[in-house]
Amino acid sequence: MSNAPTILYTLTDEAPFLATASLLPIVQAYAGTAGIAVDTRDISLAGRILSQFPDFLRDDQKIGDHLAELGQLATTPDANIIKLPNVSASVPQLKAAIIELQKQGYALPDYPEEPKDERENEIKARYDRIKGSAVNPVLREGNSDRRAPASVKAYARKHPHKMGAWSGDSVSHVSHMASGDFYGSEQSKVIDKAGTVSIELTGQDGRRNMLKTNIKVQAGEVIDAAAMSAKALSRFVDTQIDDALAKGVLFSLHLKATMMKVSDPIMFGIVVSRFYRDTIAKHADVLAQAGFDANNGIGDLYARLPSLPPETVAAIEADIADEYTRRPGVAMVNSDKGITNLHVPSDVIVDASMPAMIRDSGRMWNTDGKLQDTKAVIPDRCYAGIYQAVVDDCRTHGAFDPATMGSVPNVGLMAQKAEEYGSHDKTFQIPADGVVRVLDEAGHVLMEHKVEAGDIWRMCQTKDAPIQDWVKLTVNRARLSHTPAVFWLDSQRAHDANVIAKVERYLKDHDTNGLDIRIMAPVDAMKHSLARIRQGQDTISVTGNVLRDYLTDLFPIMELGTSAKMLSVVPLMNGGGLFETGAGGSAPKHVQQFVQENYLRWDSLGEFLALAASLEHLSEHTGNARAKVLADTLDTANAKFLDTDKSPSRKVGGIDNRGSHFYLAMYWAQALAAQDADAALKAKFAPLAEALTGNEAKIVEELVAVQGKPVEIGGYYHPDMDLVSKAMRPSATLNAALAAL
Ligand SMILES: NC(=O)C1=CN([C@@H]2O[C@H](COP(=O)(O)OP(=O)(O)OC[C@H]3O[C@@H](n4cnc5c(N)ncnc54)[C@H](OP(=O)(O)O)[C@@H]3O)[C@@H](O)[C@H]2O)C=CC1
Ligand SMILES: O=C(O)CCC(=O)C(=O)O
Ligand SMILES: [Mg+2]
Repeated sequence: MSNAPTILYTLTDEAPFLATASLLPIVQAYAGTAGIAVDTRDISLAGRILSQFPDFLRDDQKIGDHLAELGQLATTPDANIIKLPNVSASVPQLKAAIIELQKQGYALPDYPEEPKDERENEIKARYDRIKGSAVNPVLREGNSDRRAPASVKAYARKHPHKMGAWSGDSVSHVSHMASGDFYGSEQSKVIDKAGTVSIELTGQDGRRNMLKTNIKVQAGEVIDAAAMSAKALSRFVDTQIDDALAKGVLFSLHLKATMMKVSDPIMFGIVVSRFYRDTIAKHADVLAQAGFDANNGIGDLYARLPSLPPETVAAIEADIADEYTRRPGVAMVNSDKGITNLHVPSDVIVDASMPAMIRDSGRMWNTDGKLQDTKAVIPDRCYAGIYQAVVDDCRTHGAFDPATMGSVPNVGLMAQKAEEYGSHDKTFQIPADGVVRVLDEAGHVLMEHKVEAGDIWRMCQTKDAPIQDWVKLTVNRARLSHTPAVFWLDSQRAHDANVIAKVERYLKDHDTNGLDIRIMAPVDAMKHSLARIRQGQDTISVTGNVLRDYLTDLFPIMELGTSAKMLSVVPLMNGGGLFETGAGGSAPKHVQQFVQENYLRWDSLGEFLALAASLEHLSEHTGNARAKVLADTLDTANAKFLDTDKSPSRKVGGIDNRGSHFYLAMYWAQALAAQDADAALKAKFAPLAEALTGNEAKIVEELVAVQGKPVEIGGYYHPDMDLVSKAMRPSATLNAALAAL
């Protein structure tokens, strides 16, 4: 790739996909002046579905497996990938995407919820590979470095976002189990020589059932296993439902059913089954026949009602209404539409949902569309406690002040499917009471758990090389940014204890002279970081994969109002670069607003920051001096963009995503025209800078004029490219100026 330097830009879903239709033509035009190709790869949910079913499609409908291609590339030094957020599909989302594609003429098979034969089993297996967080783990061949660059932090201080005030009387709180959870049952081993392990369930009758064989393990890797008791979880949920009712707070559930695509939908299902237990018990036969699956949320029950006789529907609806009178209020996702926290497992995702609650004074929305104090149920103890620490801190000291607060950047252990986020293929809902054992090749028992039918058991793997890389990255970041770093590791957890031993060993490989690097249990680390943040001090959080995810939404949302403004770099272990944009998701609400009123609120700052880092990496990797000029001038443009506050406003009439792209293009062209490092680029961009600057008012007017009316894009998961491009590029003046470059 060194001869023809290429950046691969991903096509994803929802708001970031729409934004790409406007931003990418600008990026391609500018990068082209340095001889850099910016090619696209489709990793959208629809694209991933189509790529897995070539045997069902016409030749002109087939697309290649771009995700697999990128995954392979990520292991090579030439990788330079800009990765935008994509949908990590729950089953309801997957089914909706399939239906949309079928309507568009793609002869895909239905999703077989209960496969009846081998063929359906095979189809379901293909769809299940697409489900949940199927993209990020494939690309993340490196650890993560997420932070708010200094210019972004300065912007947030100058333009502080609104934070909901906290009252000392708030009764909001986090509830977690006290036993029977993953935390309480975790066991861990460090593998001493490369080989394989297997997972076996021995039933009470002594019969042995292999759950998984031939799991490759490397020397030095940490494996661990833990179980969640279904009975203990049910009892816990019942207690919490009663407690929320007694305390007069909303009941809400916060899981990560997308990333933890096997375990968390089951936990979600148990909570739904307990909350609506009377209705579900009374109509058990009918609901089973209709195919209701509580793991897909109470929304799945409503989706089945049209297939039932009207009198049955009326009876079920009356029973649900009656059951609500005996239950606490449920936190709402959309109170206008009656969508609750328990409707769809992918609507409330803990990394984004808990920070949103904290930003809103510790409250969530009730059925009347008003904010109310809330019980946030996060069943497992591994990470729940950190949120209670934030709640306690806010109740005592009030909301955080974005104008003065410090920052908590993150160095996250993520490479090679580290820890829980790589556990899906080793997670099982246990079919019968017995004992699960992890065995080595010689049949020695490495770990074992007594389990009951319905329990969730999982095994995780964390390779040694990623741990070494993570420690190195930490030392480098602490040194470069002159900032103390804290490893958030809990010596009481078996897995963390093994990682602590490795961290202590590998820190010795580096010069840590003068650096402040500590290891603290997550709750203590949170208290420590919060105390410092209130003093305006920064503290690097060095965490495993889950806390990486949680903290890189939590702190940015408190500090910057959104995780969209984060720089999110993954230095790939084999030398390539993966540049993720922002730290948040694909913002489905933004698409709704766009189709209703042709206004896209998506803030592409994350893409701008990622692009600058990608160009910088390209210049270093290929020696392309012009890429360096493009990167430096983009930095200047980004700073100007922040300084002049050109992010999308929130309402029709102001500039939206498209307007913000225009300003980025203008500032970038101005910086290129002003620089003296490359005369040819200066000459090339001078006329463009002039055209854009001279036509600023006209272009903004053209971009704003289209707002306020519905717009048709021909699909949600698989919109029509031409319609999207037309909608996202409405300024003839801007398009002509770019074409002239
Ligand atoms: N890296 C990835 O690929 C990720 C993908 N996802 C996927 O995204 C979808 C939605 O997940 P959810 O947890 O709701 O997360 P989102 O981040 O999409 O939504 C939460 C909120 O974040 C804000 N937000 C996020 N990005 C931007 C942006 N660039 N500009 C402006 N606002 C932004 C908005 O909040 P507000 O209006 O309050 O500012 C948004 O409503 C799911 O399908 C999930 O699987 C989620 C996380 C990461
Ligand atoms: O891959 C996903 O589903 C979500 C990823 C995510 O939330 C993160 O990495 O911050
Ligand atoms: Mg996240």
